[in-house]
Amino acid sequence: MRDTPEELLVGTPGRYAREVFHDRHPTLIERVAAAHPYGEAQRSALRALLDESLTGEVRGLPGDAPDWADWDAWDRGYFGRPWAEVPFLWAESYFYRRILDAVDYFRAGPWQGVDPFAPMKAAELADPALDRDFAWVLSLPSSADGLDAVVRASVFGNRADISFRLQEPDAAWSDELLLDDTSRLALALPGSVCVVVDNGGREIMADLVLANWLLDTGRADRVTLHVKPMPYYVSDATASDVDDACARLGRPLDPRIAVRTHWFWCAPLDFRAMPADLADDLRGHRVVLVKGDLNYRRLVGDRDWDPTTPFAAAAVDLGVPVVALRTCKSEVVVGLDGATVAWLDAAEPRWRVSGRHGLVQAR
Ligand SMILES: O=P(O)(O)OC[C@@]1(O)O[C@H](CO)[C@@H](O)[C@@H]1O
Repeated sequence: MRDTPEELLVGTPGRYAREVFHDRHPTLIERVAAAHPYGEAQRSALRALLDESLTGEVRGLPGDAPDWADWDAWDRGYFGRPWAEVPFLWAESYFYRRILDAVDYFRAGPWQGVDPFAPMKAAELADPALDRDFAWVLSLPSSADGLDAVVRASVFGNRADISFRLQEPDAAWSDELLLDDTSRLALALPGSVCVVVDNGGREIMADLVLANWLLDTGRADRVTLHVKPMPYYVSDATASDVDDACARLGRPLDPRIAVRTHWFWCAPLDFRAMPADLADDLRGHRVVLVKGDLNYRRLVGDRDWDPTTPFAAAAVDLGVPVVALRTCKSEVVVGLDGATVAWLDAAEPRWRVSGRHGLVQAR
């Protein structure tokens, strides 16, 4: 029996989490400050948050925050500690929550309920290249080749996340799957499919193509899309981002597709802490597709895993078949064979974080 490895921390020198905080976040904060005509109060709160997260200690939410009690319960002694010593998963999630605080997202006033990332998401959807990139959707076969195509599009749509592109703006490679369990997805169908959604824009457009294809070919009888309850990780999809993606695709949401959300999706916890009501909801489906890098980190645990650890040993048992569709954009990866890892380590030092490689992993 393998030991569970240590959680990844924000400040470990030479590790990816530190890069995210020190290289990506300054650009992110600049972009958010410029996204709306915020006043000096919001802009200086954003700058203060960045400084705090780079050199200071984790401050709590203001007492009037609607989710103050939630964060108090999720604190494992991190408030008051240097950000550098806090687990990456917790700290990053809290950083996004604090962005909402800095821009007065929950406070009565002109910015209440205004998504700070909306202009960045809108710009992605306005890209005329999307018309060309989604033209293939019109000629999809209903055979297994069709399934391969829609699954791959959903996996590599995950490269498009905006926070990632702040650091890797030119990430455009051929689509390479390190592992492909699409056949196990096919075996789990037909039935109802749940998608734990990640990003809006290009990624959810691809997810909608996948959902529509599953429904149109009779592989699925209903699809549930679980989206974020609030703006998160820049481009993570909320319900309104699903609407926008449907409009961009030119196909209204199929009545067999339900959009749901849950507070847990923005909690700084891995899937071992999933509350019973949400776990019951997921178990009501034949198969659950877990999209994206962050959801992968939450599924297996944001830990310093040996990449040859079997996926089934690391991924939490949700009591329902799970298929993770993800491009590798953080250090966490499991389920690979030793030869592949040795080859990647030698050929491509940043293979775990570059977004080049994709995974379709079933449990
Ligand atoms: O979940 P997503 O959108 O696929 O990726 C989220 C992400 O951009 O954020 C993390 C670092 O900030 C990484 O895990 C990953 O690159």
